[in-house]
Amino acid sequence: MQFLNGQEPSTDLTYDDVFLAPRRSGVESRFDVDLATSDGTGATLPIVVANMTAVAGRRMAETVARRGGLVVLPQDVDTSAVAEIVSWVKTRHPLWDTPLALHSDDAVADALNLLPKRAHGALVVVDDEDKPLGVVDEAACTGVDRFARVGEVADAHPVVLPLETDSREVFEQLHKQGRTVAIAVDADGRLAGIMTKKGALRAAIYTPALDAEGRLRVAAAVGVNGDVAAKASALLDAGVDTLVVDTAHGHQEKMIAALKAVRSASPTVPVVAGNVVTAEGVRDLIDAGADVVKVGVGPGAMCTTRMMTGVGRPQFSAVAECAAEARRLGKHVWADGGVRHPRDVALALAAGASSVMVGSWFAGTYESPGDLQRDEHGRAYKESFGMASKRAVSARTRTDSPYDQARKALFEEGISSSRMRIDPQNPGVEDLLDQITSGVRSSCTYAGAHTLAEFHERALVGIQSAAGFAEGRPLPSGW
Ligand SMILES: NC(=O)C1=CN([C@@H]2O[C@H](COP(=O)(O)OP(=O)(O)OC[C@H]3O[C@@H](n4cnc5c(N)ncnc54)[C@H](OP(=O)(O)O)[C@@H]3O)[C@@H](O)[C@H]2O)C=CC1
Ligand SMILES: Nc1nc2c(ncn2[C@@H]2O[C@H](COP(=O)(O)O)[C@@H](O)[C@H]2O)c(=O)[nH]1
Ligand SMILES: [K+]
Repeated sequence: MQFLNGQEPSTDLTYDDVFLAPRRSGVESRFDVDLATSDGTGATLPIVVANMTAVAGRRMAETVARRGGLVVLPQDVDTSAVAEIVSWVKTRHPLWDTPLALHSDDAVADALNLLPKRAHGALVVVDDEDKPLGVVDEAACTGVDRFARVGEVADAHPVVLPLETDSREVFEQLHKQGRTVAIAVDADGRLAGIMTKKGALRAAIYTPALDAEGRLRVAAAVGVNGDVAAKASALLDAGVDTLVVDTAHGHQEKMIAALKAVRSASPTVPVVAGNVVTAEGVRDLIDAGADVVKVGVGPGAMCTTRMMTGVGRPQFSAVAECAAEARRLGKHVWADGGVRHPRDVALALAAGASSVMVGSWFAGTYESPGDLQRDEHGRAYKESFGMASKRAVSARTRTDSPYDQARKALFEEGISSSRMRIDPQNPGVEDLLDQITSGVRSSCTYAGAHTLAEFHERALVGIQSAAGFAEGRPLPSGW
């Protein structure tokens, strides 16, 4: 990465402070850009879903890994629950989505409750042997008595295809038959998957993040307190592919000790550690065994650290400096927090991050764990909260004595409740991934880069005023 016209920034910069200048390019198509990461985590997309309880659960893990990204399960989830989630994710099909199933005599009300759990917008009606009888979507439930049976409203002639069907063929069959979803069945005719027309297209564009056995990958976080080696071993036994050692102040002795403990549990598993914002922090965590250092103190949407403490660093500069140091040592960084637009992802990658962590933005999707709620205007939203908020801290310390709980609750550095709107045009996390990847693919071609390594090498970054940033915003309602 270079600054435009040899500019030398006189202050630390945020994503909003910078822009990318286009360069002469030989990349003919945006589809010629390979977004795979090279940090050893096996992700084919430079997106990591943050280990936040309001964001990362099993549906998120499955959906994002299928498109090539990684999801980090939060440290607050019990190890036994992590083991359950991991084994579930690892039995998901790498191309077909997990279907939601009901029986003919279930009520339409049940269908309406289940539909927002998955972005594919359909439920499969099955018999007692799990063989599909029909498909129900929201339209089929509209204007119908909520106690009607789903068997009465289902489309009884859905598109049913063998699990091995090529995604292009799925797309073409759906197009030909004017349907929105296809159902996959295994060799015994049992329900095995579901795919929308968009899903069929995505299956051809994205490459799932798979482990050596061809199963979807998943990561999990471990804190710096307690028996870190035992927890790390338990997570590895559960099948976790990448460990994230996570604490607010990553550049502390406890983190160094925790990293050593994790390394004693496995010398080879990819280990991510953070958060830090200085080259010195990067060096110390790499010395202690980290393969990837997580960068970002204070940029997160749920984060009040900078207001409470004055500590942190504008994220673009933090990522650029930390990435340069990690690269010098043959390692990597993830840019963590503060991402609100596809451009922020592009800028973090230009600054040298191997992947970009997203939290709150993805809380407002069907796949986040929270229940879908509606505000006073009927708009759908989900609740999000920070992992250092009173709400998260009291959940994390629920087994401590009331006295210890009260002591820990004093150090609140996050928001306990916020509403993340579900964008009706982009309600699923895959819709957001589509936006991000199309933005980043395009950024790469503007820079003349086929890969993320080339993108970082060729990126020409300019510094802009607040007016410069404002000029780039669309004005959908005119001026
Ligand atoms: N990226 C960011 O800007 C931030 C992220 N977070 C996220 O919140 C979650 C909870 O993290 P965390 O609060 O570290 O809790 P943890 O449960 O990971 O514990 C942190 C440990 O570090 C000690 N500690 C010492 N100094 C600090 C400090 N300045 N801030 C926090 N802990 C300190 C704490 O001791 P004691 O409690 O006795 O002081 C405690 O033992 C994590 O997921 C983290 O990533 C939280 C804040 C900032
Ligand atoms: N200071 C705090 N930081 C937090 C808290 N919860 C999460 N985080 C950090 O934010 C990122 C995600 O950022 P986002 O802008 O995409 O939401 C996450 O990975 C953590 O590093 C918190 O309570 N306080
Ligand atoms: K913030």
